[in-house]
Amino acid sequence: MPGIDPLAFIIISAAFGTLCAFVLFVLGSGFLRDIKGLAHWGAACITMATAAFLFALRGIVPVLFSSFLPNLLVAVGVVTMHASLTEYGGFKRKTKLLFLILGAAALALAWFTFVQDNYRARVITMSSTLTVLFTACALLIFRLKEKGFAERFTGLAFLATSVVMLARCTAAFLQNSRVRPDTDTSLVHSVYMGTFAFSLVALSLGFMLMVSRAMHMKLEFLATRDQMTGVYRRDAFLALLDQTIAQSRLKRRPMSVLIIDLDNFKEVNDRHGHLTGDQVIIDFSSKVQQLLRRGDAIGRYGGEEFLVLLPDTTQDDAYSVADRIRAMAAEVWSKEVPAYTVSIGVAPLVADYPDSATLIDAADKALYAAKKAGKNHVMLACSQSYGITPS
Ligand SMILES: Nc1nc2c(ncn2[C@@H]2O[C@H](COP(=O)(O)OP(=O)(O)OP(=O)(O)O)[C@@H](O)[C@H]2O)c(=O)[nH]1
Repeated sequence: MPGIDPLAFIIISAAFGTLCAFVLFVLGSGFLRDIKGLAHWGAACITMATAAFLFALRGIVPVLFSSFLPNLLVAVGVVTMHASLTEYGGFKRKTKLLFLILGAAALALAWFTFVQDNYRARVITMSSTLTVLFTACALLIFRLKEKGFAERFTGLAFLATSVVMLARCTAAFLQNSRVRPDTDTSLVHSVYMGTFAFSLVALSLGFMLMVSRAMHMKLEFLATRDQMTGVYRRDAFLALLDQTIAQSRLKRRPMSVLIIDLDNFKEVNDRHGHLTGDQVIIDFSSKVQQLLRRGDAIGRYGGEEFLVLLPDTTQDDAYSVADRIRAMAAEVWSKEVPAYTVSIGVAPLVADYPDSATLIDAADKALYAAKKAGKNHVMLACSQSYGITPS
């Protein structure tokens, strides 16, 4: 298709790439420092923008700088994006295969540029390499645990780019072998160059959306979590409890609450010191977190007092969970943490305890009974059906 100048695409992508890299570096050195992979993504944009500027110098500088080097830089840019996504998602780095692909592409490109000048072979080499690299990036995105609009957008942008690269590769196989870079105005080539420009912008935009979502989630986590243990803070837990009670009543599903208090904690502090006391609290909360199901929640109610929310759980099942927590707390997992025990009160959502205040109060009374019974006990609140039962 005549009239579409690949050079215009190239220059636009170079300018966009530089701007995107600038924004990412500014974000990465500022308040988004906690988000992993920003620096690598910025570096990828710079690499690709440099490639685009070099492409634009075709005919002005030697082929080494206007063809071989920029083609290689584009591939390096995508590998750097892959490294960024690996860091961002906290995945294990598996770079050997990508470097092998990169090395093989560099050798083939060098051969078809300097030894046997073959434009079609260069296009096939580059487009097949980029198809693999862009697909590898898309696969990484689809492996992310939390996927929202931003992740889907970026993943699809990677996939769309790799489809265009594949189309370019296929077209090159069918193309007249006498076509040269300066005479190649085919539709596929124009789309290929346009995609290079557009994907750099779309991918960076997608990545920035992903970063802003990650930051939002982190801020939400920090606002609702207890700093020492990482479990819900009291106010956030109570809000979650109210929400779960409303849902359980609406769906007529059972739910239960546990209130847990570490036994003789003053003595633990007095005997081992406050720091060791803190370690006991951290040890306990991590044990409970390992034991709970997805959908359950634990919150720190007071100093050494915790609340556990068990949706879809009858009083009987809540009792079993509580007793497992009690038994697990008594296990010594680390030499740095002295042995300790807990007492637990269990209360189900029933007509007598219809809201968070009455439910917690009922669980608290059962906890008091557990303490009175000699501690290291689980007690039930629902006296109508179960009575105050020692473990
Ligand atoms: N190390 C540490 N101690 C805490 C923290 N929060 C509360 N405490 C201490 O926990 C102790 C609670 O003591 P008490 O309320 O008398 O209860 P207890 O000694 O556990 O006795 P029982 O509840 O009857 O088993 C107090 O000494 C608090 O100072 C904390 O974050 N870290």
